[in-house]
Amino acid sequence: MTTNRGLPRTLRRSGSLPASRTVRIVILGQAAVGKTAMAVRFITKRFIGEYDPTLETIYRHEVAINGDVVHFEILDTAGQEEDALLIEEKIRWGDGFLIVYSVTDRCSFDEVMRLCFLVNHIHAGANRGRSNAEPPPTLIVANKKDLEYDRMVTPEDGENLSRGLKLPFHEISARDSWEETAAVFHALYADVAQQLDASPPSFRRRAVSKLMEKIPRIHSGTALGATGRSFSFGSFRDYLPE
Ligand SMILES: Nc1nc2c(ncn2[C@@H]2O[C@H](COP(=O)(O)OP(=O)(O)OP(=O)(O)O)[C@@H](O)[C@H]2O)c(=O)[nH]1
Repeated sequence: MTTNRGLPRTLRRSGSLPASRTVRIVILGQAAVGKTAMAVRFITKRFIGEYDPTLETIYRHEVAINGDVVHFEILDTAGQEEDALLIEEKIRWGDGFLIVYSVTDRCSFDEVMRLCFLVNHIHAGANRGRSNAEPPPTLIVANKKDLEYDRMVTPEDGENLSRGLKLPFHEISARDSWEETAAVFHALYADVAQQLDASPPSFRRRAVSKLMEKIPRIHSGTALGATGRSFSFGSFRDYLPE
């Protein structure tokens, strides 16, 4: 039996129709930490080893959580350094953020603090004047924990950083575990839903800029059109669920 207890307010329902909501997630982190691998793993349940370096993509994926339909829009950003204005627009677009590093790459760990600061700074600017503005839901994700012999960042390093920044922390292997990967997206969704419920609709960031419209979209549930995104394996589309 399902109950509505514990669900975010707007997801509770009196009738039998499921509620539905769109949640925009931005995945940030240095190149090669596994941002694409995480998004594709979550959506397709498969780990696909090699990708061309990311051309930015928005993955769209519907999933049932607690009986409700959640429309994820997941922006997989390019890992390399970018124009500050472009990154600002992408950060403004997001409802929630995954900041990813690889346990095999100390530099990617060192980058986490800067990215967290950037996200908070940009959202604080966007919400200036709001008395109840909270920092946006953000999770720190340590990926590639399966590569134990190449590890350069310990779990304690990650936990200390998470304590210092007061952000939740997950250590995962996108390669070895769909469950761990999905748990990250579900946890972020829960935080985003709670925050969206608490803020009036007029403050929600729903405008889509010209820049965001140009980013190719891949929808997990439909026949896919031209995406501009190339993959170095046979066909990404073959892996998407019906
Ligand atoms: N062993 C292991 N390898 C992983 C894991 N996740 C990703 N990789 C590998 O790491 C490499 C980089 O993964 P990507 O998903 O392309 O990384 P990215 O962060 O999207 O990189 P950019 O697109 O350049 O920003 C690929 O060779 C993946 O197969 C993991 O959990 N374990």
